[in-house]
Amino acid sequence: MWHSILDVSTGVGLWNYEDPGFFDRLERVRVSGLTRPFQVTSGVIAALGSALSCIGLGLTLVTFNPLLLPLLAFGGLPLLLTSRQESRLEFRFNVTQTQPSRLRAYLAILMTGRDEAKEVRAFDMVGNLRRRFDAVYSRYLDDLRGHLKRRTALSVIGQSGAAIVLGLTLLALAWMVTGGGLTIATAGAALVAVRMLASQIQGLTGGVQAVFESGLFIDDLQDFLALAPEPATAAAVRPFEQIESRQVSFSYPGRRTPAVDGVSIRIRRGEVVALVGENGSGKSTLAKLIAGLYPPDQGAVWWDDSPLSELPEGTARASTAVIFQDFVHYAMDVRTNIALGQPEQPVNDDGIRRAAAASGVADFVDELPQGYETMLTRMFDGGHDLSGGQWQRLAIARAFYRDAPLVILDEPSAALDPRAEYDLFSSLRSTIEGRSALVISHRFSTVRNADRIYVLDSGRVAESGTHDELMATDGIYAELFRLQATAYLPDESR
Ligand SMILES: Nc1ncnc2c1ncn2[C@@H]1O[C@H](COP(=O)(O)OP(=O)(O)OP(=O)(O)O)[C@@H](O)[C@H]1O
Repeated sequence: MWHSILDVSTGVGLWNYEDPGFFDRLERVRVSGLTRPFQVTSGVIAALGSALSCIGLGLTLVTFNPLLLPLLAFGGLPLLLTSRQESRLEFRFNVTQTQPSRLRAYLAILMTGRDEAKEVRAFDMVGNLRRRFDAVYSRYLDDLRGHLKRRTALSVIGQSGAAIVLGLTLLALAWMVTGGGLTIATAGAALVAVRMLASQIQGLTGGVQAVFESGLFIDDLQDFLALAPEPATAAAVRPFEQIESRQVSFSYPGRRTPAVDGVSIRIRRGEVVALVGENGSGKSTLAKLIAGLYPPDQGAVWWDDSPLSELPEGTARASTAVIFQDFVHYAMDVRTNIALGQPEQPVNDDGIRRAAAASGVADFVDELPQGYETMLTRMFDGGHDLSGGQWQRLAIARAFYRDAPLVILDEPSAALDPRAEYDLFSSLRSTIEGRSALVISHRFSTVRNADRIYVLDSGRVAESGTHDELMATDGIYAELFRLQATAYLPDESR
């Protein structure tokens, strides 16, 4: 089950992760996927066992008096009807509670997570977070109380129906004895058989209910598993002469304004191209479209003469090394953190050292207790942590290590010290060795040497050109550049 669930969670398109409904289903199947198939199996076994016992006891009763059997058979009906209704209630309750329960888990992580611990303490947030957690939890308890009341009411109705039928059967038995239809000794034996049969009927309906209830969850699970794409054969790396986005547009689900709106840019082989623009102008989104992580709503990304949609699935991902602003800190050793850039290849130590040298990891790795073998985590025994800039260098090393013709670096120098930043960008061209780079940065000093700079504004390309051309245009780029540059000038010359 875990394999199937992970096949879906890792195989579906990234856009699924923009949809809270996807997380709800993932959460439900994580719980029900592992428990419900077992409950179906045990329900089927229980129902079969009880059904066999019912047949044996039923035959016995028929030999005493055939009238007794239909009475008892009806005894199962109320239970069966109400238990189906109970199962539906249980499923609906589960569905409506999935998101509140995820919220509870999230609030718990804020109060137990290592990354969150310092800010939670620094801002004294504990009281506030605890109140939120308690409020969500007490709402859940209220809902649970209501749900259990409804379930219990249904159960009482079903059990009462069964008890009435049992009572009627016993009355019928007494009537037969007084009417002379049964001897006292036979009636005694029949009484025992009736009691046993009634409890087997309960077992049968209980088994059927378990199967029915789990079936609802398993349907949900099947729907989720159906999202799994066909296992794709690993796409080959595809070198290019030119990548072009032609009039691409993309809107995030639920957003009215597009994040990227009719953008055309091009990146030739060996070029360093920069994207700049204010916060929220669409730079990271455009990078994701070019890396093939989202399909554009309109327009297309062309890889030489072919739009991405006509190339084998995964070509752009296989051919791109991308490091996002919020890259992952893998709680693994230094070597693995770099080698994950090429996860399906045997680790190439020369390549690791080259990437470490180009990204600045080599400057600090020897000071770590076990060098490249140092575990980078404080969560497990023997681990160490890095500074923010060192983590960033490691992420850049991962991108350089990947054998991809396009390297996308989204804010690669945000946490770098000035020397590391200078080293990174002054050697970027020689590091990428004929590959291309798309660099997103707010630091204009890092992009001024790019072959072409695209200035994004509200999801559109407002200007493009080299640094000198854009300065001559005296538009947004020139304004932002001057704003940053004046911060470095002495007060009297601003
Ligand atoms: N996952 C998301 N869901 C909905 N909207 C999003 C999402 N990610 C980004 N946006 C929106 O899309 C727009 C473009 O965001 P994007 O991250 O591409 O900007 P950016 O230029 O990279 O910004 P920054 O300089 O702050 O990194 C913004 O308005 C942002 O609010």
